[in-house]
Amino acid sequence: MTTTHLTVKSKIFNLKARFTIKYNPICRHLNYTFTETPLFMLPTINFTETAAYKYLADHFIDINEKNLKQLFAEDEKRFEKFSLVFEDILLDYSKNRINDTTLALLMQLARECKLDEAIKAMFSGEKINQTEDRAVLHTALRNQSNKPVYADGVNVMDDVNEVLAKMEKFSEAIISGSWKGYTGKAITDVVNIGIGGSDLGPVMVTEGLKAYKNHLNMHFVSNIDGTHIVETLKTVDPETTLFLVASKTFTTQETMTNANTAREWFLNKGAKQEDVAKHFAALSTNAKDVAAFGIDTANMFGFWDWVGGRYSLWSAIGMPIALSVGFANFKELLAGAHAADEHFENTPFENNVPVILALIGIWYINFFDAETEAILPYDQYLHRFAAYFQQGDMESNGKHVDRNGNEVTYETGPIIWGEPGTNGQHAFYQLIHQGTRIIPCDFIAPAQSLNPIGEHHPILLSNFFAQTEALMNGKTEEQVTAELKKEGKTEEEIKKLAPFKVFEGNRPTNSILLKKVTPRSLGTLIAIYEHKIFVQGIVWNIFSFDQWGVELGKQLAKSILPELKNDDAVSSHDASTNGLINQYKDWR
Ligand SMILES: O=P(O)(O)OC[C@H]1O[C@H](O)[C@@H](O)[C@@H](O)[C@@H]1O
Repeated sequence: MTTTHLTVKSKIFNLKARFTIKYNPICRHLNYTFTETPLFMLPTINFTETAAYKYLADHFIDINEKNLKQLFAEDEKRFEKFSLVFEDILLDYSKNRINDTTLALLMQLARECKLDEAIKAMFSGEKINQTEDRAVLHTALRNQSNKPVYADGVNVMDDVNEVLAKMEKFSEAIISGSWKGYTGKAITDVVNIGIGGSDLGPVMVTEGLKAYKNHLNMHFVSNIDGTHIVETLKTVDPETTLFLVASKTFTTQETMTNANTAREWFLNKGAKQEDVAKHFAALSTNAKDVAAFGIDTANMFGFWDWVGGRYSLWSAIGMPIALSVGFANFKELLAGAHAADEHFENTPFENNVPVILALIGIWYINFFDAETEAILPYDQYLHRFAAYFQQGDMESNGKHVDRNGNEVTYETGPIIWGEPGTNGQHAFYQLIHQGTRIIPCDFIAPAQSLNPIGEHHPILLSNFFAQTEALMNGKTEEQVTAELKKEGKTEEEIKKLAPFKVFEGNRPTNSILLKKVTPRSLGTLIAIYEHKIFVQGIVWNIFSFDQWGVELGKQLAKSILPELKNDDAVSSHDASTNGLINQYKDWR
């Protein structure tokens, strides 16, 4: 018996139907069932018009008058209540400017915005990326339960599993050395050529999991600046290098230019056209252009339009990860993310880690007018984590038009930034502690170090604990005065100095304590942040899975490029752009 599904749609009548076709080849019995459902559209609710929002606006006035120290004094169970452990990850959100009322109202806000419906819609393959008419199914890429997931009536798990099996075979051949280059040598170096979502995820995770790495040397080339590819090619040998051309669309200017340069370099070093197949593979959705580039489609690892670029590290785009740490570890990464998916899909909002993080974020952005959020990993391996979520969050929720196509009347996605601790402490923490802005921070640290040498880890963690404590408690004028007195300062000196040494505190943080950075825990952590972004997008009534904002600059660059080919002065732009182009022509 074979079972297939088909979807038929009528946009004119806002209708959608699904056929199930069952065919028994033995008795040649055919059966159709037909179910009609309205075409799915995400709810479009202006969250500032909900009842919960109005209560929150009132409640904000109360909370804004209180400080965190008071909130802790008022509730001795505060840590137990406002922290939870999930998958060897402790989330402590008690050092936030919230109480039970805040959380109850934020949960109600999510309910009024129909977050539950939206979550179901995403997991079940509805086309929630409406402006691109696509489903959003990165969760299917890590669906270790293998439960069928349908996009346009087709169970995508068959394709997902097929590509995973192909990735496994390929990565094992490269790692074991059974795959030979054109002179019969094993591969020693892998150069991933990609940008944005086809670069940041693999870079962040291969760095994050460096402790689990094998012998392969990993390189990542993203920038169109020739320096990036030139400096990388200086360090590799054509006989033992594998190039991965990673691009969802396979049309991205930077990636295609870098890939062409790499191929030219390879051929100029004595390799022949037929050797390209042994040294170039493609990670893409675009088989036609991959073949046109000259890559054997047997070396192409596909994915699908329902995988957003910035959510694609779980797909074939994760090949550098599988190569660097082995396929078994890549599967563990997927398994960790799957655990977060199940938690997100099935846990009541009150205990749901991504929902809690998202709603607390909204509390600061839309009520306290916070403009930025800092992600501060106390783990050198996670040094690209904040950079990764700059794309993840800012490309997803950097939108000013709501799902009805109207200008929003509230703030949406925050500016995401951050660097690892303790480096950041010696650079920008001054502003977090004593500046004029409220900057909610996520502090992330592993309890166990992967390099437990001497006192390093306890020192690192003492800083991790100290920072959130200092941000919350600050230092009062009385404390400062007492300290200065002890140092032997005069009354007058104390009066002069004290204001500069006072920390008002009351600055909010989340602490995320991982037992250890493992492929599984990193997978879970990334998926938690992905779902946080989703929840915020739903509440803000924006589309989180398109990225039209990156197009205009690309278009203009394409029209300027031909103008740079000759030395004639240009006059077709505004005065500033003309002036810049003409000075460049003069100086080059
Ligand atoms: O993988 P591609 O198609 O090369 O796209 C790379 C990047 O291009 C654009 O900047 C955006 O669309 C990003 O979301 C994307 O990640």
